[in-house]
Amino acid sequence: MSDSSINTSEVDIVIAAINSDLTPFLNEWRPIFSPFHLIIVKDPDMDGELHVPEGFNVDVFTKSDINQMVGSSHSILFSGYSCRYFGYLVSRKKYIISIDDDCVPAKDNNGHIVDVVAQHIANLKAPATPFFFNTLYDPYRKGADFVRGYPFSLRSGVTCALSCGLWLNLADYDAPTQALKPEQRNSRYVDAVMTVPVRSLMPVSGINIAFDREVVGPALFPALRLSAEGKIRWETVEDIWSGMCVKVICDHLGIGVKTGIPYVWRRERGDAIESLKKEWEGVKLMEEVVPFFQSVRLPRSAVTAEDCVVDMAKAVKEQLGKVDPMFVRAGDAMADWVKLWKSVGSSTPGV
Ligand SMILES: O=c1ccn([C@@H]2O[C@H](COP(=O)(O)OP(=O)(O)O[C@H]3O[C@@H](CO)[C@H](O)[C@H]3O)[C@@H](O)[C@H]2O)c(=O)[nH]1
Ligand SMILES: [Mn+2]
Repeated sequence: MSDSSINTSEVDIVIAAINSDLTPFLNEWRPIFSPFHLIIVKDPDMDGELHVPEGFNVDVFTKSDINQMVGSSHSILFSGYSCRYFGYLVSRKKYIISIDDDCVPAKDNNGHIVDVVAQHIANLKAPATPFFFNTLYDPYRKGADFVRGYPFSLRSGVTCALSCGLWLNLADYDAPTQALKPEQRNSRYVDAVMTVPVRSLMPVSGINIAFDREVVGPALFPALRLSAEGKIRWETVEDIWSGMCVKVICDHLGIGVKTGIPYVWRRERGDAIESLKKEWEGVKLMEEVVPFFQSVRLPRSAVTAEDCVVDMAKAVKEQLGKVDPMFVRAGDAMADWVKLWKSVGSSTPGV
Protein backbone atom coordinates (compact mmCIF):
# COMPACT_ATOMS: atom_id res chain seq x y z
CA MET A 1 0.00 0.00 0.00
CA SER A 2 1.19 3.53 -0.61
CA ASP A 3 2.67 5.77 2.10
CA SER A 4 -0.34 7.52 3.68
CA SER A 5 1.86 10.27 5.13
CA ILE A 6 2.28 11.84 1.70
CA ASN A 7 0.04 14.81 0.96
CA THR A 8 -1.67 13.53 -2.18
CA SER A 9 -2.64 17.09 -3.16
CA GLU A 10 1.07 17.83 -3.77
CA VAL A 11 1.64 15.08 -6.34
CA ASP A 12 0.74 14.38 -9.96
CA ILE A 13 1.77 11.18 -11.68
CA VAL A 14 2.35 11.76 -15.40
CA ILE A 15 2.21 8.88 -17.85
CA ALA A 16 2.90 9.08 -21.59
CA ALA A 17 0.77 6.52 -23.39
CA ILE A 18 1.45 4.94 -26.73
CA ASN A 19 -0.53 1.83 -25.76
CA SER A 20 -4.27 1.96 -26.24
CA ASP A 21 -4.95 -0.14 -23.13
CA LEU A 22 -3.31 0.95 -19.88
CA THR A 23 -5.19 -1.64 -17.83
CA PRO A 24 -2.29 -4.08 -17.24
CA PHE A 25 0.11 -1.23 -16.44
CA LEU A 26 -2.24 0.59 -14.04
CA ASN A 27 -3.39 -2.59 -12.34
CA GLU A 28 0.26 -3.37 -11.56
CA TRP A 29 0.65 0.11 -10.02
CA ARG A 30 -2.80 0.32 -8.38
CA PRO A 31 -1.61 -0.10 -4.72
CA ILE A 32 0.91 2.72 -5.20
CA PHE A 33 -0.78 5.07 -7.70
CA SER A 34 -4.47 4.90 -6.73
CA PRO A 35 -4.35 7.59 -3.98
CA PHE A 36 -2.88 10.10 -6.43
CA HIS A 37 -4.08 12.16 -9.38
CA LEU A 38 -2.86 10.78 -12.68
CA ILE A 39 -2.24 12.83 -15.80
CA ILE A 40 -2.17 10.54 -18.81
CA VAL A 41 -1.06 12.07 -22.09
CA LYS A 42 -2.12 10.04 -25.08
CA ASP A 43 0.47 10.21 -27.83
CA PRO A 44 -1.18 12.57 -30.33
CA ASP A 45 -0.10 10.29 -33.17
CA MET A 46 -1.87 7.31 -31.62
CA ASP A 47 -5.28 6.52 -33.07
CA GLY A 48 -8.15 4.86 -31.27
CA GLU A 49 -9.50 5.12 -27.76
CA LEU A 50 -7.26 4.95 -24.71
CA HIS A 51 -8.57 2.52 -22.14
CA VAL A 52 -8.02 3.31 -18.46
CA PRO A 53 -9.36 0.93 -15.78
CA GLU A 54 -11.79 2.07 -13.07
CA GLY A 55 -10.62 3.23 -9.66
CA PHE A 56 -8.18 5.98 -10.56
CA ASN A 57 -8.39 9.75 -10.23
CA VAL A 58 -7.24 10.47 -13.77
CA ASP A 59 -7.29 13.16 -16.44
CA VAL A 60 -6.48 12.05 -19.97
CA PHE A 61 -5.12 14.61 -22.42
CA THR A 62 -5.32 13.98 -26.13
CA LYS A 63 -4.30 15.57 -29.42
CA SER A 64 -7.20 18.03 -29.33
CA ASP A 65 -6.19 19.24 -25.84
CA ILE A 66 -2.63 19.69 -27.03
CA ASN A 67 -3.66 21.55 -30.18
CA GLN A 68 -6.03 23.75 -28.21
CA MET A 69 -3.29 24.78 -25.78
CA VAL A 70 -0.24 24.84 -28.00
CA GLY A 71 -2.01 25.95 -31.15
CA SER A 72 -0.06 25.86 -34.35
CA SER A 73 3.37 26.09 -32.72
CA HIS A 74 6.01 24.58 -34.96
CA SER A 75 8.78 24.70 -32.39
CA ILE A 76 6.99 22.79 -29.68
CA LEU A 77 5.73 19.33 -30.60
CA PHE A 78 4.38 16.99 -27.96
CA SER A 79 4.48 13.95 -30.24
CA GLY A 80 6.08 10.61 -29.47
CA TYR A 81 8.23 10.31 -26.35
CA SER A 82 7.88 14.01 -25.67
CA CYS A 83 4.11 13.93 -25.09
CA ARG A 84 4.74 13.46 -21.36
CA TYR A 85 6.02 17.05 -21.21
CA PHE A 86 2.51 18.24 -21.94
CA GLY A 87 1.57 16.61 -18.68
CA TYR A 88 4.32 18.53 -16.94
CA LEU A 89 2.91 21.73 -18.45
CA VAL A 90 -0.71 21.28 -17.40
CA SER A 91 -0.05 19.95 -13.92
CA ARG A 92 -0.69 22.27 -11.00
CA LYS A 93 1.02 20.23 -8.35
CA LYS A 94 4.30 20.79 -6.57
CA TYR A 95 5.74 17.35 -7.33
CA ILE A 96 5.58 15.36 -10.54
CA ILE A 97 6.49 11.70 -10.90
CA SER A 98 6.71 10.15 -14.36
CA ILE A 99 7.03 6.43 -15.07
CA ASP A 100 7.15 4.77 -18.49
CA ASP A 101 4.20 2.53 -19.29
CA ASP A 102 6.45 -0.50 -19.82
CA CYS A 103 7.65 -0.45 -16.21
CA VAL A 104 6.11 -2.20 -13.21
CA PRO A 105 6.91 -2.01 -9.47
CA ALA A 106 10.27 -3.49 -8.49
CA LYS A 107 11.03 -5.49 -5.33
CA ASP A 108 13.85 -4.56 -2.99
CA ASN A 109 16.44 -6.99 -1.58
CA ASN A 110 13.91 -8.08 1.08
CA GLY A 111 11.27 -8.88 -1.53
CA HIS A 112 9.15 -5.84 -0.64
CA ILE A 113 7.40 -3.84 -3.37
CA VAL A 114 9.20 -0.52 -3.93
CA ASP A 115 6.90 2.46 -3.44
CA VAL A 116 8.34 4.78 -6.07
CA VAL A 117 6.07 7.65 -5.03
CA ALA A 118 7.12 7.54 -1.38
CA GLN A 119 10.83 7.26 -2.18
CA HIS A 120 10.85 9.96 -4.86
CA ILE A 121 8.99 12.34 -2.55
CA ALA A 122 11.39 11.49 0.29
CA ASN A 123 14.30 12.26 -2.04
CA LEU A 124 12.74 15.59 -3.03
CA LYS A 125 11.80 16.61 0.50
CA ALA A 126 15.19 15.80 2.03
CA PRO A 127 17.99 18.29 1.35
CA ALA A 128 20.63 17.62 -1.30
CA THR A 129 24.40 18.02 -0.84
CA PRO A 130 25.89 19.02 -4.22
CA PHE A 131 28.76 21.10 -2.83
CA PHE A 132 30.56 18.45 -0.82
CA PHE A 133 30.20 14.68 -1.41
CA ASN A 134 29.12 12.60 1.58
CA THR A 135 30.84 9.20 1.25
CA LEU A 136 28.09 7.48 3.23
CA TYR A 137 25.65 8.51 0.50
CA ASP A 138 22.46 10.32 1.60
CA PRO A 139 23.19 11.61 5.13
CA TYR A 140 19.52 12.33 5.81
CA ARG A 141 18.38 8.71 5.46
CA LYS A 142 17.53 6.78 8.61
CA GLY A 143 20.68 5.16 9.97
CA ALA A 144 23.10 7.44 8.07
CA ASP A 145 24.73 10.82 8.73
CA PHE A 146 27.55 13.05 7.58
CA VAL A 147 30.96 11.43 7.91
CA ARG A 148 33.92 12.90 9.75
CA GLY A 149 35.46 15.78 7.82
CA TYR A 150 32.20 16.92 6.31
CA PRO A 151 31.98 20.70 6.90
CA PHE A 152 29.30 21.56 9.45
CA SER A 153 28.62 24.76 7.52
CA LEU A 154 27.29 22.63 4.64
CA ARG A 155 25.28 20.08 6.61
CA SER A 156 21.91 21.84 6.21
CA GLY A 157 22.12 21.04 2.49
CA VAL A 158 20.04 22.67 -0.25
CA THR A 159 16.69 22.06 -1.95
CA CYS A 160 16.50 18.88 -4.01
CA ALA A 161 14.76 19.60 -7.34
CA LEU A 162 15.14 16.33 -9.26
CA SER A 163 15.09 12.66 -8.23
CA CYS A 164 16.35 10.21 -10.85
CA GLY A 165 15.28 6.63 -10.15
CA LEU A 166 16.80 3.44 -11.55
CA TRP A 167 15.70 0.19 -13.19
CA LEU A 168 15.92 -3.54 -12.50
CA ASN A 169 15.83 -6.08 -15.34
CA LEU A 170 16.46 -3.73 -18.30
CA ALA A 171 18.64 -0.77 -17.34
CA ASP A 172 18.34 2.28 -19.58
CA TYR A 173 21.24 1.44 -21.89
CA ASP A 174 21.67 3.03 -25.32
CA ALA A 175 21.23 0.95 -28.46
CA PRO A 176 24.96 0.21 -29.05
CA THR A 177 25.23 -1.25 -25.53
CA GLN A 178 21.96 -3.17 -25.91
CA ALA A 179 23.18 -4.59 -29.25
CA LEU A 180 26.53 -5.62 -27.74
CA LYS A 181 25.00 -7.09 -24.56
CA PRO A 182 21.56 -8.35 -25.55
CA GLU A 183 21.35 -10.78 -22.63
CA GLN A 184 22.47 -8.32 -19.95
CA ARG A 185 19.92 -7.80 -17.18
CA ASN A 186 20.33 -5.63 -14.12
CA SER A 187 19.68 -7.71 -10.99
CA ARG A 188 21.62 -5.47 -8.60
CA TYR A 189 19.35 -3.49 -6.31
CA VAL A 190 21.59 -0.94 -4.57
CA ASP A 191 19.84 0.52 -1.54
CA ALA A 192 21.34 3.99 -1.89
CA VAL A 193 20.52 7.50 -3.05
CA MET A 194 23.10 10.23 -3.49
CA THR A 195 23.38 13.82 -4.66
CA VAL A 196 25.11 14.35 -8.01
CA PRO A 197 27.95 16.79 -7.32
CA VAL A 198 27.76 20.33 -8.69
CA ARG A 199 29.26 20.77 -12.16
CA SER A 200 29.00 17.05 -12.83
CA LEU A 201 26.71 16.26 -15.76
CA MET A 202 24.74 13.04 -15.88
CA PRO A 203 22.42 11.17 -18.24
CA VAL A 204 18.89 11.88 -17.00
CA SER A 205 16.48 9.12 -18.04
CA GLY A 206 12.81 9.94 -18.40
CA ILE A 207 11.80 6.38 -17.51
CA ASN A 208 11.56 6.79 -13.73
CA ILE A 209 11.86 10.41 -12.65
CA ALA A 210 10.43 12.92 -10.19
CA PHE A 211 10.91 16.63 -9.80
CA ASP A 212 9.81 19.74 -7.92
CA ARG A 213 7.71 21.39 -10.61
CA GLU A 214 7.59 24.76 -8.79
CA VAL A 215 11.39 24.97 -8.76
CA VAL A 216 12.53 23.41 -12.05
CA GLY A 217 9.38 22.61 -14.04
CA PRO A 218 10.21 24.71 -17.13
CA ALA A 219 13.79 23.42 -17.21
CA LEU A 220 12.61 19.97 -18.32
CA PHE A 221 11.80 20.32 -21.99
CA PRO A 222 12.64 18.20 -25.06
CA ALA A 223 13.93 21.04 -27.21
CA LEU A 224 16.36 19.17 -29.44
CA ARG A 225 15.17 17.70 -32.70
CA LEU A 226 17.74 16.17 -35.03
CA SER A 227 18.01 17.80 -38.44
CA ALA A 228 16.80 14.72 -40.29
CA GLU A 229 14.30 13.91 -37.59
CA GLY A 230 11.60 11.36 -37.77
CA LYS A 231 8.94 11.20 -35.08
CA ILE A 232 11.09 8.69 -33.24
CA ARG A 233 14.64 9.48 -34.24
CA TRP A 234 15.03 12.85 -32.63
CA GLU A 235 13.29 11.72 -29.47
CA THR A 236 15.90 9.21 -28.42
CA VAL A 237 17.84 12.08 -26.92
CA GLU A 238 15.00 14.21 -25.67
CA ASP A 239 15.52 13.35 -22.03
CA ILE A 240 19.31 13.39 -22.29
CA TRP A 241 19.23 16.93 -23.69
CA SER A 242 16.68 18.21 -21.17
CA GLY A 243 18.59 16.38 -18.42
CA MET A 244 21.78 18.30 -19.15
CA CYS A 245 19.81 21.55 -19.31
CA VAL A 246 18.19 20.91 -15.95
CA LYS A 247 21.45 19.85 -14.26
CA VAL A 248 23.24 23.02 -15.42
CA ILE A 249 20.26 25.07 -14.23
CA CYS A 250 20.18 23.31 -10.85
CA ASP A 251 23.92 23.94 -10.45
CA HIS A 252 23.36 27.62 -11.28
CA LEU A 253 20.45 27.97 -8.85
CA GLY A 254 22.36 26.14 -6.10
CA ILE A 255 19.85 23.28 -5.86
CA GLY A 256 20.37 19.54 -5.98
CA VAL A 257 19.80 16.49 -8.15
CA LYS A 258 19.74 12.99 -6.69
CA THR A 259 20.15 9.55 -8.26
CA GLY A 260 19.53 6.08 -6.85
CA ILE A 261 16.46 4.49 -5.30
CA PRO A 262 13.61 4.07 -6.13
CA TYR A 263 13.88 1.32 -8.70
CA VAL A 264 11.25 0.17 -11.17
CA TRP A 265 11.21 -3.17 -13.01
CA ARG A 266 11.60 -2.29 -16.69
CA ARG A 267 10.35 -4.39 -19.55
CA GLU A 268 11.52 -3.25 -22.95
CA ARG A 269 9.86 -3.34 -26.26
CA GLY A 270 11.50 -2.98 -29.62
CA ASP A 271 14.64 -4.27 -31.20
CA ALA A 272 18.17 -3.14 -30.25
CA ILE A 273 19.36 -3.10 -33.85
CA GLU A 274 16.33 -1.05 -34.91
CA SER A 275 17.04 1.29 -32.01
CA LEU A 276 20.64 1.55 -33.15
CA LYS A 277 19.51 2.82 -36.54
CA LYS A 278 17.29 5.39 -34.83
CA GLU A 279 19.67 6.39 -32.09
CA TRP A 280 23.09 6.49 -33.72
CA GLU A 281 22.79 10.10 -34.87
CA GLY A 282 21.72 11.13 -31.39
CA VAL A 283 24.54 9.18 -29.73
CA LYS A 284 27.11 10.94 -31.93
CA LEU A 285 25.49 14.30 -31.40
CA MET A 286 25.63 14.05 -27.63
CA GLU A 287 29.42 13.98 -27.87
CA GLU A 288 29.25 17.41 -29.50
CA VAL A 289 26.94 19.04 -27.01
CA VAL A 290 28.54 17.80 -23.78
CA PRO A 291 31.45 20.31 -23.92
CA PHE A 292 28.87 23.07 -24.33
CA PHE A 293 26.97 22.03 -21.20
CA GLN A 294 30.22 21.59 -19.30
CA SER A 295 31.30 25.14 -20.09
CA VAL A 296 28.05 27.15 -20.27
CA ARG A 297 27.57 29.64 -17.44
CA LEU A 298 24.32 31.47 -16.77
CA PRO A 299 24.17 35.12 -15.66
CA ARG A 300 23.62 36.02 -12.00
CA SER A 301 20.47 37.83 -13.13
CA ALA A 302 18.88 34.41 -13.81
CA VAL A 303 17.16 33.59 -10.50
CA THR A 304 14.29 31.35 -11.64
CA ALA A 305 14.12 28.27 -13.84
CA GLU A 306 12.36 30.33 -16.52
CA ASP A 307 15.14 32.93 -16.50
CA CYS A 308 17.71 30.15 -16.80
CA VAL A 309 15.97 28.48 -19.75
CA VAL A 310 15.76 31.79 -21.60
CA ASP A 311 19.47 32.48 -21.03
CA MET A 312 20.37 28.88 -21.83
CA ALA A 313 18.43 29.18 -25.10
CA LYS A 314 20.46 32.22 -26.08
CA ALA A 315 23.73 30.37 -25.34
CA VAL A 316 22.55 27.31 -27.33
CA LYS A 317 21.83 29.48 -30.36
CA GLU A 318 25.03 31.52 -30.06
CA GLN A 319 27.47 28.70 -29.30
CA LEU A 320 25.89 25.62 -30.89
CA GLY A 321 23.94 27.32 -33.66
CA LYS A 322 27.08 27.52 -35.77
CA VAL A 323 27.55 23.74 -35.43
CA ASP A 324 24.13 22.92 -36.88
CA PRO A 325 20.91 24.87 -37.57
CA MET A 326 19.00 22.34 -35.46
CA PHE A 327 20.48 24.02 -32.38
CA VAL A 328 19.04 27.35 -33.51
CA ARG A 329 15.67 25.61 -33.64
CA ALA A 330 16.32 24.10 -30.20
CA GLY A 331 17.08 27.54 -28.77
CA ASP A 332 13.93 28.99 -30.32
CA ALA A 333 11.89 26.08 -28.96
CA MET A 334 13.27 26.67 -25.45
CA ALA A 335 12.31 30.33 -25.60
CA ASP A 336 8.83 29.47 -26.92
CA TRP A 337 8.45 26.86 -24.18
CA VAL A 338 9.02 29.43 -21.42
CA LYS A 339 6.41 31.71 -22.99
CA LEU A 340 3.99 28.78 -23.13
CA TRP A 341 4.86 27.76 -19.56
CA LYS A 342 4.15 31.29 -18.34
CA SER A 343 0.98 31.68 -20.42
CA VAL A 344 -0.67 28.56 -18.99
CA GLY A 345 -0.23 30.03 -15.53
CA SER A 346 2.63 27.81 -14.57
CA SER A 347 5.08 30.53 -13.66
CA THR A 348 7.40 29.41 -10.93
CA PRO A 349 8.40 31.60 -7.98
CA GLY A 350 12.07 32.47 -7.64
CA VAL A 351 14.15 29.89 -5.81
O1 LIG B 1 6.02 7.35 -29.98
C1 LIG B 1 5.99 7.19 -28.75
C2 LIG B 1 6.99 6.45 -28.04
C3 LIG B 1 6.88 6.29 -26.68
N1 LIG B 1 5.85 6.85 -25.99
C4 LIG B 1 5.75 6.69 -24.54
O2 LIG B 1 7.00 7.10 -23.97
C5 LIG B 1 7.41 6.19 -22.94
C6 LIG B 1 8.73 5.56 -23.33
O3 LIG B 1 8.52 4.77 -24.47
P1 LIG B 1 9.33 3.36 -24.67
O4 LIG B 1 9.28 2.58 -23.41
O5 LIG B 1 8.80 2.75 -25.92
O6 LIG B 1 10.81 3.82 -25.01
P2 LIG B 1 12.14 3.80 -24.13
O7 LIG B 1 13.31 3.90 -25.06
O8 LIG B 1 12.15 2.70 -23.15
O9 LIG B 1 11.99 5.23 -23.38
C7 LIG B 1 13.07 5.84 -22.70
O10 LIG B 1 14.05 6.27 -23.62
C8 LIG B 1 13.82 7.66 -23.93
C9 LIG B 1 13.71 7.82 -25.40
O11 LIG B 1 14.36 6.76 -26.04
C10 LIG B 1 12.54 8.05 -23.26
O12 LIG B 1 12.54 9.39 -22.82
C11 LIG B 1 12.54 7.13 -22.08
O13 LIG B 1 11.25 7.04 -21.57
C12 LIG B 1 6.29 5.18 -22.78
O14 LIG B 1 5.46 5.58 -21.70
C13 LIG B 1 5.55 5.24 -24.12
O15 LIG B 1 4.17 4.97 -23.93
C14 LIG B 1 4.87 7.59 -26.65
O16 LIG B 1 3.92 8.10 -26.00
N2 LIG B 1 4.96 7.74 -28.02
MN1 LIG C 1 10.65 1.43 -22.52
